[in-house]
Amino acid sequence: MNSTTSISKSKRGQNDLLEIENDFAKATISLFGGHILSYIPKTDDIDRLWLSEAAIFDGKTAIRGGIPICWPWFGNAHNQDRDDLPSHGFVRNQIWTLDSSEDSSTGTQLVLSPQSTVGPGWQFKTRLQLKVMVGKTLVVELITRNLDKQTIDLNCALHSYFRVDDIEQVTLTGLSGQYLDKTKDYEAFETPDVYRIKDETDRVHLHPAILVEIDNGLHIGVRSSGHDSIVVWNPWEQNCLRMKDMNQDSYQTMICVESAITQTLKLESNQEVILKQQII
Ligand SMILES: O=P(O)(O)OC[C@H]1O[C@@H](O)[C@H](O)[C@@H](O)[C@@H]1O
Repeated sequence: MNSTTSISKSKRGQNDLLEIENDFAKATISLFGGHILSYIPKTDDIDRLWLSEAAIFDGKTAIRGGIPICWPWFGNAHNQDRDDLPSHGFVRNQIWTLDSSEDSSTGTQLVLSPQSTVGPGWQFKTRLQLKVMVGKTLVVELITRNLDKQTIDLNCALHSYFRVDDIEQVTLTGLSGQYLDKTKDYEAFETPDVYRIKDETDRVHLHPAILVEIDNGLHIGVRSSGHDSIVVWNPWEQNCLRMKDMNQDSYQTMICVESAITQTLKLESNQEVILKQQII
């Protein structure tokens, strides 16, 4: 039997939202950014995602929290330090539309696409879709198809912000191998055996872990595929003070574990890549 779903519209500030509720969970998606803001399984009614209390909903500013879509580059454009181009690409600042929604026995699947897939620094012909499955778990797929005649260089990320009770009590498991430390000019380090966050953390883990587990009272599993990196980010107090959409203590209750392509995927003409993250 299909799950009983309701999808309603609401508004926060200037942003139009979709509120999804079915037998398994509730979720909220902002059409600005194609941005998932919350995912609350009905088993415990606890939001797995973290949304900044100071997030800006003016229909122009990228939303701080939830799952921002970084595309078609990650950070500074293609790691070339192009400060003239928007950080993390241009689709998190666009209006997306809901193309379809479908119910099944396992939940509700929604497909969204952005207004435009061309922007500053990126004039290639592509198709971009976001598939979201709201069920016992949340499954997010970012699907890029190269419709251009030439091969394109792609980087992207599902930049998920997770809720934790206390960042200093969090343990991460599943990561291994080397990471590049963005706070130390991309110097490479070995992933520690016991992974705790005690300071500003901005790491690109080059070994694409399939399952990363966040433990801090609540247990969250982050399963990824189609990625070449996992990014772990917490800005800590000093950087929160600098950001207008974070409160001073915001860093204490969040951690970003991002499923990402940061090592530049050569996507050939007519090929498709699916970057996927499942929140368990
Ligand atoms: O402020 P933004 O553009 O949303 O980026 C937030 C963070 O995103 C992380 O993915 C990056 O590794 C950090 O370097 C960056 O600061």
